[in-house]
Amino acid sequence: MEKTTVLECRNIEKKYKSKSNGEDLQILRGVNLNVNRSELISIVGSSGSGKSTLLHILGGLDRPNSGDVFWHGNSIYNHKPEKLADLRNRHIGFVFQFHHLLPEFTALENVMMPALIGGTGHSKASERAADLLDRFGLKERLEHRPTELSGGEQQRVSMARALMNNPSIILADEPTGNLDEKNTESILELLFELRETEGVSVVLITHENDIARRCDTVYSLHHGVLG
Ligand SMILES: Nc1ncnc2c1ncn2[C@@H]1O[C@H](COP(=O)(O)OP(=O)(O)OP(=O)(O)O)[C@@H](O)[C@H]1O
Repeated sequence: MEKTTVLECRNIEKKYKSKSNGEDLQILRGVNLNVNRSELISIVGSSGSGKSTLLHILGGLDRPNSGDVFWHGNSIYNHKPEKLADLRNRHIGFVFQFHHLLPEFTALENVMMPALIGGTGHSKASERAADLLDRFGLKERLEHRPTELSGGEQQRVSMARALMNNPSIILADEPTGNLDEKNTESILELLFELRETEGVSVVLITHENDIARRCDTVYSLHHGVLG
């Protein structure tokens, strides 16, 4: 089958100013990456090597100093901020190690949020959110707030939220970093299943080589370059 490139980055450079002496810290030095439809990619690298920075740039959350990111061939950083926010909300699902659920909302409301922001009506959003939570084994937890959920449950809610708008790609930053083996396995199985059933692409940052090896392609970020 022909490969369709969903997301692509070219010659990404990223520097931060050192907080201590004001000098430039060069984090990414010309990173190139192609993410194809249904592809599972993992990125490994030592702490501080720039993995999260790269993921944020890929997802339109942080602008590179130079280089470009293309969504189906169109440069995302050329978009106006509202169009970029809309692209993120519709097509990209983010999952982080710390789930970033909104504490004052229930599991159901947290999952509904991206659809409501995208203009979906309340009852349709509620129905889909409940379906997703049911699929993730959380049928009995719809009305629980994040503090009333275990770590693994919170992460599954966060996955459901990431999937709410049927994204084409999931960008996951150590999504199993603080989970036990059983919960880690269930999150990974969900990610792998989505690729099979919905052709979703996944870029997964992980510290664990065992997890990385289960992906189609493994990249290592070292001295600002992806190899
Ligand atoms: N806003 C910022 N200002 C200055 N320096 C930053 C900023 N964000 C990140 N950095 C620095 O950039 C480097 C890369 O950070 P990043 O979070 O991308 O690394 P990482 O590979 O994801 O690390 P870890 O595996 O520990 O999560 C780090 O040295 C960090 O201190």
